[in-house]
Amino acid sequence: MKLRFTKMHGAGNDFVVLDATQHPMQLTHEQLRHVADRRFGVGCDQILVIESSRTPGVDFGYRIFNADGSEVEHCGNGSRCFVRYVVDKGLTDKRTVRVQTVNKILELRLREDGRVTVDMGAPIFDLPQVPFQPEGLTPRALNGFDLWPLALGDGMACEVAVLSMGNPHAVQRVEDVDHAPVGLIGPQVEGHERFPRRVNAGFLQIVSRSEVKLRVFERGSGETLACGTGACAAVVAGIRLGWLDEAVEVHTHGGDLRIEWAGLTQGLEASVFMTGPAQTVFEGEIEL
Ligand SMILES: N[C@H](CCC[C@H](N)C(=O)O)C(=O)O
Repeated sequence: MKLRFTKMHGAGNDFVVLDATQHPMQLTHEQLRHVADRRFGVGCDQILVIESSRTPGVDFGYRIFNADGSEVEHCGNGSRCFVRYVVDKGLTDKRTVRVQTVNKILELRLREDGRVTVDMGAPIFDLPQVPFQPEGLTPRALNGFDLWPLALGDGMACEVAVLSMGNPHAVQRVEDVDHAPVGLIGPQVEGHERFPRRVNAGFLQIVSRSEVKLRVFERGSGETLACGTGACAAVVAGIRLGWLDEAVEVHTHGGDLRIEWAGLTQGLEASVFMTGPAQTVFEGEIEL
């Protein structure tokens, strides 16, 4: 089977985008992993499958698969590439698009400057919904928000803020993100037993109240150059912990994202807004 695809990235988080708006597409777990494989396939962090929508008021659906083939709920950088794709391909003449993911309806706006602003919805703090199992752990409350101790291998431990953006995140503060042990600790947090559906592991360095540096060891993909939902989760955690103001520039290894959340003044159910780039790199075809 020949599969046409478009290769894209959002701040270096890269995607293979598949158009299933005309014909339903169902790739097997093995096919997904092959497409995402950086040596035997095309190579990407996630595969995005764009579908038509039959829901009134919703323009498209889109499904997200990690490089390991796992289907996930949300992909911030991917959502920006999705809207860039449907506009550039002429699949819509709108510049504000509503899309249904597994568990959310997102509203995205393609801006005059070419970046995309996404209403990422409200963060979720209810631990069973993350999902996270804290039984027997004693959190340290900071500014009214809990930091949870996680025991790791070889006597190591870390302290994480736990929340969901529709997908699960565990965020820890570090003094120097470029020298943080992301490769060593990231996988242990990602696969930690207290996260029954695994978790995205964020490493957050506070530069100022309006500027941070972030690395994320992503669930199902490993460390990526940027993680959109990870940037949202890290900024929300930083605001709740008293370290950050409502609008934050997030520097990642792949580029910069702007995250805004008015949750402490407008209520925790306020949406998180993310603004960032979305680029097409090349078109291609792969034999599956
Ligand atoms: N690895 C994530 C999905 C992709 C998230 C990331 N690429 C983003 O931009 O939000 C998860 O398993 O929840």
